Amino acid sequence: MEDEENIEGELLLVESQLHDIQGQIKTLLDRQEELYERQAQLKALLEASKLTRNTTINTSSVAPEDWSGSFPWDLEADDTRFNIFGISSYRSNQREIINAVMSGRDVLVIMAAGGGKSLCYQLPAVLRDGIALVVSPLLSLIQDQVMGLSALGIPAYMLTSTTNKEVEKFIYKTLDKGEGELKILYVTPEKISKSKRFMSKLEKCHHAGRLSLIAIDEAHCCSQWGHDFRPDYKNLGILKIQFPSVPMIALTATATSKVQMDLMEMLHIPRCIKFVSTVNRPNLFYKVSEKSPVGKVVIDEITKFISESYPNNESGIIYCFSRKECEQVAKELRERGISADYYHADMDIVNREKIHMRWSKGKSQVIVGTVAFGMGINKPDVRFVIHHSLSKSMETYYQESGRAGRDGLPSECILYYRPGDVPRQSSMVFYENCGLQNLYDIVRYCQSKRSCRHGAFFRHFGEVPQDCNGMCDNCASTIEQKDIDVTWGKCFLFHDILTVIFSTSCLDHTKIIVSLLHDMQLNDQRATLLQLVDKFKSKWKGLGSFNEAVDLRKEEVEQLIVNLILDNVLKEEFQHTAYSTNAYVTLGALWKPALQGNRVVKLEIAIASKDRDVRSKGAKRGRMSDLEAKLDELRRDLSSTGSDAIFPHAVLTAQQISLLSSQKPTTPAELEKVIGKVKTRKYGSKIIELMRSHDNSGSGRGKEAGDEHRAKKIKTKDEDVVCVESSEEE
Ligand SMILES: Nc1ncnc2c1ncn2[C@@H]1O[C@H](COP(=O)(O)OP(=O)(O)OP(=O)(O)O)[C@@H](O)[C@H]1O
Repeated sequence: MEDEENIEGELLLVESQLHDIQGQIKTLLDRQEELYERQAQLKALLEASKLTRNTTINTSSVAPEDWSGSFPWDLEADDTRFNIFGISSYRSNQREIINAVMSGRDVLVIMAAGGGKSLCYQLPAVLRDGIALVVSPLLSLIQDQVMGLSALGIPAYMLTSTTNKEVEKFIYKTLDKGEGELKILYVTPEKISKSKRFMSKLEKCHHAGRLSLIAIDEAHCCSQWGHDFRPDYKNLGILKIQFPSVPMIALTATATSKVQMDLMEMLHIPRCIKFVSTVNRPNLFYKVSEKSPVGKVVIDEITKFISESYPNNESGIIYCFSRKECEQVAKELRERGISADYYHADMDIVNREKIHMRWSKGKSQVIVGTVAFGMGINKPDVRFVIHHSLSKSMETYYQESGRAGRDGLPSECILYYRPGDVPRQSSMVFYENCGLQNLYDIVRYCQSKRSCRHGAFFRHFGEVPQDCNGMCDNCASTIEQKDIDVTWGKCFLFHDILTVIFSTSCLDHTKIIVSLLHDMQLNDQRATLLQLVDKFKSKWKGLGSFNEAVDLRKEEVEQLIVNLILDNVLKEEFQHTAYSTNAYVTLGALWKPALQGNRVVKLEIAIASKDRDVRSKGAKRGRMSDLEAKLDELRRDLSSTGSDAIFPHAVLTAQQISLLSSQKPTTPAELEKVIGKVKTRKYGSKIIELMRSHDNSGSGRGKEAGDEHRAKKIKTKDEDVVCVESSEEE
């Protein structure tokens, strides 16, 4: 009996040890798999690096980094830029990037939205022998690019799920045998990772020395630290491994240094030349508007803004949080006389395309969209981007707002913010990688009533801040702001003019909020942001004897609670239900010091919100001059049929309109000098006819109202206004 017990005891021990060992084996096998994967990656990386080093690069005539020097292709490049792309001069970094690509180097380009990234790979694609492969994430983006290039007479095609059989056959034959005329081929990343047929044809094309370059557009999608990670982008590293001698150019508008490192590793371009342009968009006026909790009030304000500031149907975008909200906002704007359409992912592709086209051609003024109205919106003359709700990160906001003013003319970006919108977003993003951290960054941006908005972008993207010259509400605002130290109950006026210290008997708001939550937690209760505000207000009221001056409005209490979340005094917690995810506010890591009064929590409050109705005067001056408006009308006329109707901006670019209106050519020779070869004689004579009639009308050579916007900086009586010439960045 005793023996049996001993045996059973030992058996248990052995079984438990076996169980342990199995666990260890599993851990070791997992680790082994990880190491194998890493080993393969490192080998590929090493090989790619060696091959890149051995590639014959003809840079002997210049120092390796002197990409602005002279190169054998200079003349041809200038001719192509001017006569094919209709671009009179390069913008910052474009020439250098083109030279690096033409020299056969791998290149990473970080350039602000609208900075002119496309030219950096399209021009070398035209100049180099063979076919350039462009990987781009979105069908709509690809369609726009292909149509734009075709309108310029460049043989560009796309190979996607929408490509018809005949075109597909043509493309495959051209890749295979080099027979057809094809310079730029656009594909989605799925084509690379999923189509063996395509990859084998590409292989053949490369083998025959006909693959001229590889461009990866929106390259931030490679990195899971970026704001738009696409799993299929992860597989693009294969391109450098299979075609190591073909120059690769990766382009994006936004990439923090972490994202840059990540995507260089993923694409296997460790020795690439990096061109990082400033994120600065000096022509954009940034503003955060206090958002009323009453939906109709917000719509009234937006309607007033659009109809007063942009009465001539100037284009704009309004971003909303949800599909339902999009439809509602568009409907209410239409009821108030604004021509607005909605756009979201729930609509079928044909409908979406129709709406996009209507707006692109200026037939509707506003698109009310969700994030689905995203990459690939390259209308240059968007004059305003309004965020009806908070974005989910600084990167997303920078990208979305950056769709304004891509033509370089003054434009406005307004974000309607109320702290009550934070839980709506946080309950959506909390499960994403760094989702909450990213959201809290944009919330900090919104809560600030003092810091320069442009400065926030500079800091976020690791750039040294520059003065925004009054191009944001906080820098343009001249109002005084009071500072309430809600921990200590002090109040003083900003700008060091006057400091008022309130009665120290005044209880501090932070302590009340923290102790309320502490009590609730002890009783196993929870509160949402709005419930906590109500509890605070009733507690405050119950205490009775407070100084009126530090009594906070409901919105200010919300703002304070959000500040406490940002400061880790409180935190958000999430709970899933069958239908939604609820966000609750609970005690954060630093609640104790806050309760003991050892943490100063500041709240920024504007004295009078109506005084904060600062506007960008630059944006108003950015409207078109008389002549520009006529040329724009002509653009619409010229592009009213055929393929030009689909891509009207290729017919007469904003840049060309700007050049025409400043240089006013009146003969065919003058015209060609200013904007290069025009598409057909019919186009040329129409433009000349218009220029002559404008000239004769007397308004031609004189000073136009719109000439004002060409002044780089105009000092007015009350404020500095920066007005950017459309060719400013050239
Ligand atoms: N050197 C230049 N001079 C004048 N206009 C230019 C120049 N380069 C590009 N553009 C114009 O600027 C506009 C924006 O260019 P592009 O579409 O390449 O921007 P992008 O950097 O790709 O922006 P996004 O990141 O928003 O897609 C286009 O209308 C383009 O024709």
